[in-house]
Amino acid sequence: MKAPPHQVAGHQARDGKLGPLIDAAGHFYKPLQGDERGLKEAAFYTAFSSNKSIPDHIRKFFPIFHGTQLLEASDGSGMHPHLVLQDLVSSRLSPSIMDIKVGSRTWPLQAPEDYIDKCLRKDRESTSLSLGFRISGLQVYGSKESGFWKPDKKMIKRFSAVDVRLVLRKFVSSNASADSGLDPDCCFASIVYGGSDGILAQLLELKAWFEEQTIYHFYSCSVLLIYDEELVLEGRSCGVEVKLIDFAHAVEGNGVIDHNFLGGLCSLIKFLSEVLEAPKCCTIKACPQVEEEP
Ligand SMILES: O=P(O)(O)O[C@@H]1[C@@H](OP(=O)(O)O)[C@H](OP(=O)(O)O)[C@H](O)[C@H](OP(=O)(O)O)[C@H]1OP(=O)(O)O
Ligand SMILES: Nc1ncnc2c1ncn2[C@@H]1O[C@H](COP(=O)(O)OP(=O)(O)O)[C@@H](O)[C@H]1O
Repeated sequence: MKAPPHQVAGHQARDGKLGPLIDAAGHFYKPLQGDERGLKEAAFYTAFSSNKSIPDHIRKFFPIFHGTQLLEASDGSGMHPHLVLQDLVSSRLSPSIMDIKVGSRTWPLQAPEDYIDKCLRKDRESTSLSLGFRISGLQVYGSKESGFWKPDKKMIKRFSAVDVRLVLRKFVSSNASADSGLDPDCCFASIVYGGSDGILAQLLELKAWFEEQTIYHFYSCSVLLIYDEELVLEGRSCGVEVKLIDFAHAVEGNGVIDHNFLGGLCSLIKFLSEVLEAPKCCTIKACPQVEEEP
């Protein structure tokens, strides 16, 4: 068991803190949070897994759930219940990952007052309220030499709408790095965001479901965008994935559309479409876009 090397947001198993662990068999163990949040997330996964009305083409967006298990906690506090989930990045060498919390409101009505106050403040201070989503964390693979660009949490929390636009471009660029003052080349935009298997196509598939589904309201849930530069450079879009994670605040929809999540999703789709519409031409040889140029 070890801490996940590619975790980009959330509580982390570092400095004696409670956080997720992974094993070599492709499992991601998320500790149940001490209050009712952990139990709620476990209840969500249990109900979702056996819900026959979820179509298969939608189920694939969720990590596979293998139940709960008592494990030695990462903070040394002894045995602790963990959700056993599919590790979404175990098969990847150097994944670029972005965690985007969707919805302008990140709290359900039923939440305690002090929790709502805290979330409201974060929603106002971030782009959640203004854009309908916020970036919670990311890493972008550069090269063997430069490794990953992984901005720290403090920097991410300060992202404005302008920063978000830039980061969505950097996420699909070959020249994204900490101190790069370069204009992002958006080298991988057409294959990662575009195409029939790309992120936009997958988000549109999700959106179509959200336009109808009234079973759940996904407050504070994230979409995880994942791709592997090495696969993309080979011209393979098969490694481009969208997944939904973090269901600690998912509640029953009671026959009502999840307008909050749907609105955030539409906004995110618009932002990604804009990157695709105006990518900057790339000049590196291995870039799939180069061949498309006359
Ligand atoms: O503790 P913080 O300030 O890091 O907040 C956590 C959030 O990090 P953020 O500051 O928004 O990047 C964190 O957000 P991310 O997963 O990082 O997007 C969660 O919202 C977490 O709450 P919960 O486990 O979903 O109930 C939040 O944890 P709690 O403070 O609610 O335990
Ligand atoms: N099933 C998974 N497989 C791989 N990584 C995951 C998985 N679930 C979460 N992560 C990673 O952990 C981070 C935090 O997950 P999340 O469920 O939001 O935790 P928290 O409730 O602590 O915020 C995500 O940003 C992602 O990097």
